Amino acid sequence: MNVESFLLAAATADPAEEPNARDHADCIEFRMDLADEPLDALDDYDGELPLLVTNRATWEGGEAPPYGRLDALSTAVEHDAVEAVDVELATLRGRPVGTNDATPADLVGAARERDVTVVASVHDFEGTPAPGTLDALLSAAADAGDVGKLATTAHGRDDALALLSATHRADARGETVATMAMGEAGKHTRAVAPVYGSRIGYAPVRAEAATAPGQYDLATLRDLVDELR
Ligand SMILES: O=C1C[C@@](O)(C(=O)O)C[C@@H](O)[C@@H]1O
Repeated sequence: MNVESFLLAAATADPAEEPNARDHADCIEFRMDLADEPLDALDDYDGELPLLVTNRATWEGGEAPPYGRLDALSTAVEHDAVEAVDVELATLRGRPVGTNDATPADLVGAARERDVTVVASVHDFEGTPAPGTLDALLSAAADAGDVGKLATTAHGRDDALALLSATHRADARGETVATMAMGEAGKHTRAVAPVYGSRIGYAPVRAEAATAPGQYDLATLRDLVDELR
């Protein structure tokens, strides 16, 4: 997946919804952890947009069962439509996975073999850490993957500004990052962060099925980002 310029990912638990996203999105984020039979849904996928697959762990805000989480992602990256895979930075750093599961190295190896982009992600559902921590997290994530993604929670303008400033610094260091502040106070960062270098934005295919707090609907985020960049 080409992350040289901004990509808008339409998030969904059902990739068959792709036709509803096609006019606005650049790719589909398939939240495998929110689907009943994610690998079957992948086999059936015949949409036009490429897929970014995510199988989010419960300890990072997702619903994936603890066993076989990385195995499922390793199988997913074999699909032709899959051009990017999201893996938590904590997983890449060695947080234990289930017994008999694929290792993070297996998964990254499978992704590399297929030229699938690795998005190393960090989510903070509590708040927005201090600037030094934001810098360290972004650098570590950008180093661990092809794109380092950081989603924090903003409780006020200062948090939103801190996230945008950290995005700007990471971009100035030459790091490829994707950032957003979750929550109402961070909502505008989803539109503004691309101005400061964020390469991926997320909005749900169906507005009522948001995958994170404070997301815009897809058409609105597309318009805002295109208007501001
Ligand atoms: O990590 C992200 C970013 C996100 O949490 C957001 O804040 O838009 C939405 C998730 O679907 C995605 O996996």
